Amino acid sequence: MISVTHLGFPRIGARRELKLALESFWKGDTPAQALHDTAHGLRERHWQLARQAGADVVPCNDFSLYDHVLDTAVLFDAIPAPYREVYDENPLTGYFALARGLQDGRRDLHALEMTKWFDTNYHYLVPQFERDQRFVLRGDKPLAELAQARALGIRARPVLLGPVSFLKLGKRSDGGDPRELLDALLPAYAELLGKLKAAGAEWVQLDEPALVLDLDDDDRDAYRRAYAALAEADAPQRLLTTYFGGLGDNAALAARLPVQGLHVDLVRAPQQLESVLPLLPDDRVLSLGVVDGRNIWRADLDAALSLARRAGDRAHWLAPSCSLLHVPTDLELERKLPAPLRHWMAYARQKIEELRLLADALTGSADANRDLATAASARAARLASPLLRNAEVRKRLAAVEPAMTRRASPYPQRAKVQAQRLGLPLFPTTTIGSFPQTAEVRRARAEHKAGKIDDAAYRTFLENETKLCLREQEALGIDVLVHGEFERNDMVEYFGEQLDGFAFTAHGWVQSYGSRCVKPPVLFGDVVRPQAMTVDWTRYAQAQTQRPVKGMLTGPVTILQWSFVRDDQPRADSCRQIALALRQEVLDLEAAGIAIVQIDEPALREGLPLRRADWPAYLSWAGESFRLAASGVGDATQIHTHMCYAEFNDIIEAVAALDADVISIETSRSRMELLDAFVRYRYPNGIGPGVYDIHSPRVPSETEMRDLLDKALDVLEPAQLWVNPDCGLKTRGWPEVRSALRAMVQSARGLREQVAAEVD
Ligand SMILES: CN1c2c(nc(N)[nH]c2=O)NC[C@@H]1CNc1ccc(C(=O)N[C@@H](CCC(=O)N[C@@H](CCC(=O)N[C@@H](CCC(=O)O)C(=O)O)C(=O)O)C(=O)O)cc1
Ligand SMILES: N[C@@H](CCS)C(=O)O
Ligand SMILES: [Zn+2]
Repeated sequence: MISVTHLGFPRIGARRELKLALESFWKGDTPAQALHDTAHGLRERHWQLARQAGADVVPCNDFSLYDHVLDTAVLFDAIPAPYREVYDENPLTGYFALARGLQDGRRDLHALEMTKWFDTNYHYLVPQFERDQRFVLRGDKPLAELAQARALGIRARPVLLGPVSFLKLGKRSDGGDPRELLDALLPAYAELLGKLKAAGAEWVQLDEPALVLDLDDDDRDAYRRAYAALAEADAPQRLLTTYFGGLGDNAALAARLPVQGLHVDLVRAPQQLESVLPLLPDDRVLSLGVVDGRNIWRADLDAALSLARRAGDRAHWLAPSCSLLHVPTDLELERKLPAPLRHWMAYARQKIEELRLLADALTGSADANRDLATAASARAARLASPLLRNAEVRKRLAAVEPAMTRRASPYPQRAKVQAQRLGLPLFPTTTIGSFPQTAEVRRARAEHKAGKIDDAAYRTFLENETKLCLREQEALGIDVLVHGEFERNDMVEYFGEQLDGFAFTAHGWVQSYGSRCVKPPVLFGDVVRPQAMTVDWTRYAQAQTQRPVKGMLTGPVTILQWSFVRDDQPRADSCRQIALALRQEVLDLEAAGIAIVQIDEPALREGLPLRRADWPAYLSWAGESFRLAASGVGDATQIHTHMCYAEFNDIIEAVAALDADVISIETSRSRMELLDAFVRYRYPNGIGPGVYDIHSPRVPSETEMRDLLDKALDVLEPAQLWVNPDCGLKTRGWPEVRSALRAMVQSARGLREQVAAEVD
């Protein structure tokens, strides 16, 4: 009989309990035990919730205090040398030092590099290996979570990041290939599997999302060797999970690895069932990922049912396509969503209920079949709803001409006009947009939302924050100012709230990294900008200062990528609609006298399809959308863009084709490594390679930033170089921001003086 399971539950808590516990612990307000108690309670609650929703078996070790990739690294003792002492002294302090850096007077440790988890908005910490890395089973987290579940009488399946994906997600400090470490790693995995079996695990889930990527011969060889070695271990039955896409040309490889079960993503790649079924050896069962773990729409249960029927006896589990980490916890909490939308949606808990329904329908339950019909009609109602379409938008989009996606003049010509207009010094200093979203700012917003303070009082509060922020920037000597984004809850949600076609939620929290969460807006219909969204605030800020203030927008690709988007039309069409709305905003900013407009596209890279063959089409519509938003302005208006957490080597042409006058990029955690692509490409426009890591509370020194600037200047023309942090400062506190920016401005001044002296 088919069972219901899932591959991982959101960890943060429906009311972000983990976030609150973490931040309170980091501040020193609560002891470690309080954090462990919250974690313990959340795990139990999530298992119970999934069980009540209808899961027969639930995973364990899907929980993490910060990140599951970091958990895997410390589990196998892949702790880089500088962190060893602190980890040995106190594993929890060591764990958070790896995640967030540590400056305690005695030690000054950077955080590990952080990057995107495949094509999601979740960030993982990049494991850092040595050339002669040794792995031992150091931790017992999977065993402890299994024991916790078993003590509650819950059948749990421990989840481990599979060895090949784990190595492929890491980096070696000598630049070598982490896959060479496989033989050193496998005994530690085998030992753990043995212990899990001894502790009563019937199955273990080995996540190998890398199996949906383009693999080379060495990868394939690594997979064969790894799973052959694990097959030798005295292990529980192994469920190999693949997700975020189809196996494609890796189908035969995955199907024949010596495991007992294979999970396939049948939401992103429903057609792969046909190719996988004939490849499966007789003794292999399938887990069918038939409910979307990446979006919030109710599933197409009829289609899911057909897939399950087609899989026949091979179908052992019904599951979401991937871990539910990427969706919010429980739609029950969403009391204020407009009624039709609420009926159209499903969060983690509801997705498990959908799977239960499917499993029951497969056994012929009459109740289930009736509920199935209700679910199908809710889905059909969404697809047929007039709320989804706006004829005017469609007409305007059809009238877009290619010339609207190109700036009128080439960059060198624009640069001259802009230099004359702006009169900036060499190495202009700026920031990326947001300034600290202090407890006070968030409280004021919460009170305004709750009706405790009126519009006028909220406006006055924000004006004051903005004014103070501008004064701070002036005092620090920054050249191009920002208004600070105090009016924004989030750089995407804020725009979603102002555009028709989007809905926003109250409890749709999804973990982005560590304790940081986002509430992706829900794009359900055609996009219309009923009125200007940022012009008032930007005009207000510009009126407070003689220095240029950048207008600050989130780009179309990023708004698309960080929203839950409609699935009834191609993403490209939705993106163009957003771009058209933003184009109007850019023009309104220009008309209000704003000389610089930054259009952030931090998610451009993350949106890349996982298979290279799909890249050109994506890069074409994504780039075109950005340019549609940006290109309406005259030569004298300077367009900036900003990207963080991205490798640029393989998309540099597409980045260059955006033709932004200035791009700021995250480079400090990789010590300017990410600049290489721009150098190789001879990127001609302005670049601000981030000189300090804003995701860590650590304050960098002037020398450190100067060192990075010198590195940048080794390879860039002086006229190209801008000086800025890696990303926005919203997560930081004012004291650290002041110190860091003071040092940043000093480092730029020092560089200016040196260049001036050299010219003399
Ligand atoms: C740049 N990044 C972003 C990504 N994705 C986005 N959608 N947005 C991004 O900015 N992806 C890549 C990176 C990831 N980085 C971050 C950085 C910081 C955060 C973050 O700080 N998130 C906040 C939540 C932001 C938010 O929506 N805030 C709201 C609600 C605030 C709140 O919690 N209010 C309380 C009441 C407060 C009080 O009474 O004092 C409540 O509602 O209970 C707001 O400001 O209004 C976070 O706290 O995690 C995310 C990603
Ligand atoms: N303007 C945004 C970009 C973040 S990627 C900010 O400064 O927070
Ligand atoms: Zn950023």
